Amino acid sequence: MQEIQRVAIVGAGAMGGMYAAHFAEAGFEVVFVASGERAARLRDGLTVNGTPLLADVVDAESPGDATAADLMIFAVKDQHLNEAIREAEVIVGSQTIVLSVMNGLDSEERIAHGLACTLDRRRVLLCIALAMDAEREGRDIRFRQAGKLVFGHPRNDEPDEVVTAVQRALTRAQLAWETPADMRHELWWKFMVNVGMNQTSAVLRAPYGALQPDGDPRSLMSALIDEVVLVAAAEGVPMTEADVERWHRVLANQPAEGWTSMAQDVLAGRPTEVETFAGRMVALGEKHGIPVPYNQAMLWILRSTTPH
Ligand SMILES: NC(=O)C1=CN([C@@H]2O[C@H](COP(=O)(O)OP(=O)(O)OC[C@H]3O[C@@H](n4cnc5c(N)ncnc54)[C@H](OP(=O)(O)O)[C@@H]3O)[C@@H](O)[C@H]2O)C=CC1
Ligand SMILES: CC(C)(CO)C(=O)C(=O)O
Repeated sequence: MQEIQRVAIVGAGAMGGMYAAHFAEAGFEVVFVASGERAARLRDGLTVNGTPLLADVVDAESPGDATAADLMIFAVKDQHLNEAIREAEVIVGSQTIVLSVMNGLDSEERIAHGLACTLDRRRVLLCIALAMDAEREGRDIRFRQAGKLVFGHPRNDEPDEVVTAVQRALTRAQLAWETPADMRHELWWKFMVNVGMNQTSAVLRAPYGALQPDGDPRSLMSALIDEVVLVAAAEGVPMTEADVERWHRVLANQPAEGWTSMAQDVLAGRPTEVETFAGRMVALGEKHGIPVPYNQAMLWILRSTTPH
């Protein structure tokens, strides 16, 4: 049985920092991968919930003899993924297991394709990260709840060594996890959540609390979610009322004063993942002849009001 000990993370932001702190605290060897000026900045360190985080940094432009990671976690924004895959190459070996905690439908596919020369496809697991409220401001990362990682192969029907190794590592790092049977459904479920929640919070510049009670913000979120339900059905992934209810239960337990990753980007004047959410929805709507006017509006508004 493979034992995970060396954990590499590309993307030392809100999510990457939160996971790095868990693994470091549990005695794993943690290393950040970046390049050039970003790597140099990272060597100055981060704080996570006020505690300094000590992790090695591998500069992908001068990696030296960096040994391969047992587990590689991708935690960049979607628009930085291609660059991150190139950087990760310096620390991925044939036995590395990969998780992407990124939002969107296809980061795993892109990573598996990008690392195909080194890595068997089955070592890139599907993953969604759920119910955390990780935030960052400069070098300071904060979270109130670490949520859960839901991961595995597209069908998790059989016991599997790669999945078991990750389960054991997450348990040791005190991170909650789940390995459900149907991961494709989970990816679409999370996409539905992000299209509704992230985009509404971003255009309204609103924290979770604004979408918890009935009212206009929640109605906008629901209208965006309804469009995903239609498109998902056309893609062969049925989303039911129970799926929507499941999100409502998660949302009810999010800290009212917490912010989605996309709202944080808007407030910080950074580019957003709108192409990953509304952009993808508009493309899928066109493909299936399904009108998605709320997502089209999100695309126009966020493209017009945020840098890209
Ligand atoms: N925050 C949350 O609660 C959640 C976020 N997610 C998803 O997780 C992913 C990461 O989100 P989040 O952590 O919030 O994002 P952040 O913007 O906080 O962090 C992204 C980090 O990636 C770094 N980065 C960008 N390009 C590279 C590169 N080429 N090499 C190395 N590092 C790079 C950035 O560095 P720099 O600042 O120097 O540009 C930044 O530190 C996104 O897909 C998001 O949607 C999913 C669930 C919850
Ligand atoms: C679901 C949510 C809103 C937090 O878990 C998220 O994925 C994000 O902030 O990007």
